[in-house]
Amino acid sequence: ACSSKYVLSALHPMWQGPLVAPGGNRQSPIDIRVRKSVFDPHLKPLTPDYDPRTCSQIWNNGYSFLVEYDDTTDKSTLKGGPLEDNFRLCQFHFHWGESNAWGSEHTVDRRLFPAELHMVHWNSDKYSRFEEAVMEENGLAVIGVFLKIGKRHEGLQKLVDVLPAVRHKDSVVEFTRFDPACLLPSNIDDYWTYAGSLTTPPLTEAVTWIIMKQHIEVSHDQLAVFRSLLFTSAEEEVQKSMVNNFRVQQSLQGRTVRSSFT
Ligand SMILES: COCCCN1C=C(N)c2cc(S(N)(=O)=O)sc2S1(=O)=O
Ligand SMILES: [Zn+2]
Repeated sequence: ACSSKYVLSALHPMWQGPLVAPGGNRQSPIDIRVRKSVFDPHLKPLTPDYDPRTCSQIWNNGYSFLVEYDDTTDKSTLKGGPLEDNFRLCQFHFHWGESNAWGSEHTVDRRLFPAELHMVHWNSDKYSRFEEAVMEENGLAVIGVFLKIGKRHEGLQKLVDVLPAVRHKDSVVEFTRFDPACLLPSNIDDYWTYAGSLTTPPLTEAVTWIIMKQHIEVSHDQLAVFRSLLFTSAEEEVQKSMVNNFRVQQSLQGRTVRSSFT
């Protein structure tokens, strides 16, 4: 699986700082300037093909909660779009704010969303394990989906109901038969894509980002349950609410953001 117990917690000063990885010139997240993005007619439709039976567990790693997938075979894959190779789904997680006014990592013409979903995949054509791919240029592909407050998301509710069981950092529970495709917007043909990095340590510049133009809706109450999670483990005397777990935005440094739509 792709989660690493060694990821620094969101409270670690390193993570919160406006840190740019040493020599980093393709860091994430960024603001997507719509009028500066370049339409690329060669971008293909994205073809996610997920098997809900590969869903294995959910855990609180101290910066978000991760829903992990068994990535030992090519059962849940992502191809197409800007990707040349086959990528395997290993986990998805979210970033959110303490209020609905902010929370997303990426922005669109400076517009903030209350939360952002990241679906993390690694290049199984080029690498044999996630830990290898995460250190390599274009070893990872992450789909980003913006969340807006609106009607209740029925598919998300199964996940929301189990969150109290992973309230504290390092807690984990079995979580099975969840189809991550239910979290994708109806239109996945319209997206922006650019070369970037992980937004949490180790901040490696290994990510082909694919940011969906269409958002999904979740209810106010569903997002409130995200905010009931804690950054801190059960032993710590001071409990800290898991909110504002997003990184500061990074400069584009000459990169081009391509769009799959005009
Ligand atoms: C050796 O293991 C390295 C860490 C593994 N991961 C931990 C993250 N913090 C992380 C953040 C990600 S994000 N916010 O850029 O999508 S993807 C991802 S991850 O690649 O799944
Ligand atoms: Zn993320």
